[in-house]
Amino acid sequence: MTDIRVLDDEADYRAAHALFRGTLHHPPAPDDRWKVALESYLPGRVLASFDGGEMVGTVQSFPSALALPGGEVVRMGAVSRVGVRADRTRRGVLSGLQSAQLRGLRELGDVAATLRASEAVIYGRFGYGAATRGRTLRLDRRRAAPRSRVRGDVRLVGLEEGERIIRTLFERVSPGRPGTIARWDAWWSMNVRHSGEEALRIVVRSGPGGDDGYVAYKVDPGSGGLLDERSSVLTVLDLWAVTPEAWADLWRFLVGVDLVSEISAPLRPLDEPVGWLLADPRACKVVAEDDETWLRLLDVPQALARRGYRAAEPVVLGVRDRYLPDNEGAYLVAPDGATRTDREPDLVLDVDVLAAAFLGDVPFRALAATGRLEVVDPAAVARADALFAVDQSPWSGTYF
Ligand SMILES: CC(=O)SCCNC(=O)CCNC(=O)[C@H](O)C(C)(C)COP(=O)(O)OP(=O)(O)OC[C@H]1O[C@@H](n2cnc3c(N)ncnc32)[C@H](O)[C@@H]1OP(=O)(O)O
Repeated sequence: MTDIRVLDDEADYRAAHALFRGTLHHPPAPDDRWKVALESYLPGRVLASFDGGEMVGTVQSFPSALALPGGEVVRMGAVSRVGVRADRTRRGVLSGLQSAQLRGLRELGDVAATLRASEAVIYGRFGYGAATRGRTLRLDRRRAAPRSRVRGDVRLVGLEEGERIIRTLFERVSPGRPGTIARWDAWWSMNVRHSGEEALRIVVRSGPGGDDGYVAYKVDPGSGGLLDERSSVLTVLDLWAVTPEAWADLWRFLVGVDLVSEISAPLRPLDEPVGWLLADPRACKVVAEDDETWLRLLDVPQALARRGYRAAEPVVLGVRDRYLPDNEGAYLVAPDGATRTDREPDLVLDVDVLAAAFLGDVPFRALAATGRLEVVDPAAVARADALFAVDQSPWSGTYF
């Protein structure tokens, strides 16, 4: 018989951390890494499942916020470190933990939860839908001559100063575009201050109004060392800009870094126009496109009400939610907002399918064409697409 507990002491947190790492086939963290990871274990946010007194599974979350289309920002639980011991999988341990976590986050007041999925088949059943995607760009650096020179000022900064500057800049840009999220203290600590990346470099760009963009990157010199620039790869880890000018300068800077053969930029927004900066746009290839944010709408009435909609005829959505049945029902969605209604639905969908469309990434017509949507009124599909349309591709840009 398994029971689920909220963990609250360091020994249990460390056991949960080791359990999770074991599910990813990593050894437990050594003491110095654990000291850093401990900051990310927050009271009330770490759950574990016990079987006969032994810990067999764990999930946790971080406090965050999510930008919605229309500009509103809602409370969001960033779910992470999900794992079940290899000798206890496929007997409902994760299902129990998910059920407790989803209810717990909703009770905390979170409107949504998001996560990054190790496998695409795990989370749909719990009501998560793939709601944003990212592209991996690969640039042949020597061929990728920019069409113009860097216009503002671009400077390399040390880690300590850099962290301070980029945190401030990040808070100016995110939450901003739909899908962007707020980062929590331990995210910065684990990904910048104590990233373990000796090669981490931070470059800040400034224009007439001061600092307005940054890029964090690392260069792997490759097997031949830096003198063999054929195999050295620069990886873009984090790049944000307040203005289009700052964004363009940061990319111009990157393609000017010497002794680099290739630039790899994983999980960038779908609408980032890097090729247009280059004299030879073919020097920039899209080499992958992956799901990024898995979104779980915990409070559907609030999520739908706080999202912005475009001008179009209204539509009535019928929502099904096995795990959080309070969300079930019909919602009238119109340009001025969304409310519960007694009207018969035009389209009926599970909450994971609604999540896929919610930030504007997946059109309702794609969901209808693939049978993920029950279409009662065929004309409602185009109306829903018009209402849910967005200007910018939804994107988070924060991996956790
Ligand atoms: C946000 C993140 O942290 S992502 C990282 C997720 N963790 C990992 O990938 C680590 C390795 N994997 C694991 O630890 C486990 O396999 C988990 C956590 C993914 C699943 O835990 P389990 O306890 O086995 O899940 P549980 O038994 O509750 O499964 C529920 C259902 O999902 C299905 N399922 C669960 N995991 C998978 C999977 N990886 N592939 C296919 N189906 C799966 C089960 O078959 C079951 O289906 P059913 O209801 O039709 O019987």
